[in-house]
Amino acid sequence: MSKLKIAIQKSGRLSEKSLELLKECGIKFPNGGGKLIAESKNFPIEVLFLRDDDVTKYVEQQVADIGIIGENVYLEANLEVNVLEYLGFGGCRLSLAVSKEVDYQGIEYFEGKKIATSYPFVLEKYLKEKGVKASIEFISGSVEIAPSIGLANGVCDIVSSGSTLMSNGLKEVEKVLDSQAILISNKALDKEKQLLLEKLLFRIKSVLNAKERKYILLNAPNDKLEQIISILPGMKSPTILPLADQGWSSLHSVIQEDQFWEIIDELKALGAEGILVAPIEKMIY
Ligand SMILES: Nc1ncnc2c1ncn2[C@@H]1O[C@H](COP(=O)(O)OP(=O)(O)OP(=O)(O)O)[C@@H](O)[C@H]1O
Ligand SMILES: O=P(O)(O)OC[C@H]1O[C@H](OP(=O)(O)OP(=O)(O)O)[C@H](O)[C@@H]1O
Ligand SMILES: [Mg+2]
Repeated sequence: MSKLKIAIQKSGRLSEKSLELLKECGIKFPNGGGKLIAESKNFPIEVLFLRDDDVTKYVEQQVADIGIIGENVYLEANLEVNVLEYLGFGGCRLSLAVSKEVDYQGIEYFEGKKIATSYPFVLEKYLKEKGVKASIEFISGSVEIAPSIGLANGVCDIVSSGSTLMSNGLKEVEKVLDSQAILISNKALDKEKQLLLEKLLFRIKSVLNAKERKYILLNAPNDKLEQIISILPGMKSPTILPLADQGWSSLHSVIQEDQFWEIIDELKALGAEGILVAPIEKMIY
């Protein structure tokens, strides 16, 4: 029987979340033991643990069928693979930064300068779009150190909290791109693997849908139900059950997590009481 091979980062920023996603999809693996390949006990899938730089290449060459990788690394690799899903973790940005002493006025600053980066392809494309000619110094890690050791005038690297830049006396001046973890696949999977992938994707989508949403329960006076329903978009329409108290109902629905705080005051003003908001584990449309 056919088996899907998924490449994920062995150890680093994306490792734990990638494995967690597979677990949330109900896919079980035997406990680690430092192995570089693990086979699931309950889904036809094998995990290859790789350096993140190698994931895109191996998916393109069909050493792995699918992979989880930062969009930044995928764009830099510039290889022919399909992007299937944005996974909602590993959020960061690729930015240009210069010494905090620099009186930075705009992208023209970089004209004729040297920029250190692990992302030469993405950076070159960005500078070309901006009409700036700079020389790019490839460096595979610890990029933020480059200006202080006289290697470059600026850097182009991953930023999240900004604390690495700050502790190296740098400031972020331009955002080149936003990134998050993505699921990629080889472009020529056979039919059997395609079917397995569809099964996995269905599970991943159910997990991601659930993460963005909350289950909400509340009690409301019957004469306000219509107004409350109008500000509570559910999956279809909310479930309404009569309470033992005459004139009151219990209402159940699903809302976007980020909408909750916006509508809570409106719900209260309409007389909603006993509002409960609970996480959803899986959500299937
Ligand atoms: N500070 C951060 N916050 C959130 N996501 C990040 C951060 N830094 C990097 N990432 C994302 O996680 C990916 C992996 O980052 P990590 O630092 O673990 O890579 P690495 O050191 O190149 O790992 P490897 O040893 O596998 O080559 C990055 O390509 C990026 O998409
Ligand atoms: O803005 P911040 O929150 O400080 O994050 C940015 C830093 O995080 C990543 O490195 P990481 O810490 O993963 O170490 P690495 O360079 O060894 O991969 C990235 O390469 C930056 O250096
Ligand atoms: Mg790497």
